[in-house]
Amino acid sequence: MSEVCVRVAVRIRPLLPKEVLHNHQVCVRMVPGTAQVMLGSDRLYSFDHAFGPTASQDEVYQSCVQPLVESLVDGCNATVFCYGQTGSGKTYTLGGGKLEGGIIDRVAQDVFLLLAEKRKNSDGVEATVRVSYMELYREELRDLLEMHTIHKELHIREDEKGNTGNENILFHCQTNVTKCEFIFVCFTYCRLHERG
Ligand SMILES: Nc1ncnc2c1ncn2[C@@H]1O[C@H](COP(=O)(O)OP(=O)(O)OP(=O)(O)O)[C@@H](O)[C@H]1O
Repeated sequence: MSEVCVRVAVRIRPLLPKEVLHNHQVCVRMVPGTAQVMLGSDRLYSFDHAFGPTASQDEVYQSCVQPLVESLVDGCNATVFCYGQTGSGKTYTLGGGKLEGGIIDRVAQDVFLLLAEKRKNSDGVEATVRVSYMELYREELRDLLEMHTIHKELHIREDEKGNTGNENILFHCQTNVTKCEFIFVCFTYCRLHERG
């Protein structure tokens, strides 16, 4: 993966059965062999990665996220960020669908695999993995792992160095040699259909 701070991928989801039923039309297409998408008939947009409706969760993970997990356990900071309008596929890509897990499942699996490898290869490496799962919705922050305090208002704080957070980074991993936070990739989603 090249040395850039932010990489942006676009994922175009397939039409849902109900959209097909209502005769919704596809309005954004991949340009074959490129990381570009065509909106309508003449608007071309370029990304670092582009995934079409048939792309698997594995393909998305391996191209965009797996290399970041590898650098995470080597001590780099990284963030994966999903962006898109409602219904465009953010939850599906992060959390997975009925049949296939998404980015979160795969990251969790790989973090432990890589840490086990690290532990095997370097004597005395201890690793602590902390997970938090936050939802920011309409300016309200919720801790999704704290069912009893789900409605409690949480605050985003800034420290003296200007770092923001509460204790609620998506995935926080700490070893005695490295301290790493999670990942930087933006997924931008385009809704696939327009009313005909
Ligand atoms: N790549 C995909 N392949 C198949 N189905 C998908 C894909 N992406 C999304 N879907 C389906 O599309 C619907 C909407 O997706 P999802 O719930 O992930 O959207 P969202 O962006 O998280 O929406 P919201 O912002 O409203 O929570 C779901 O039924 C999901 O299963």
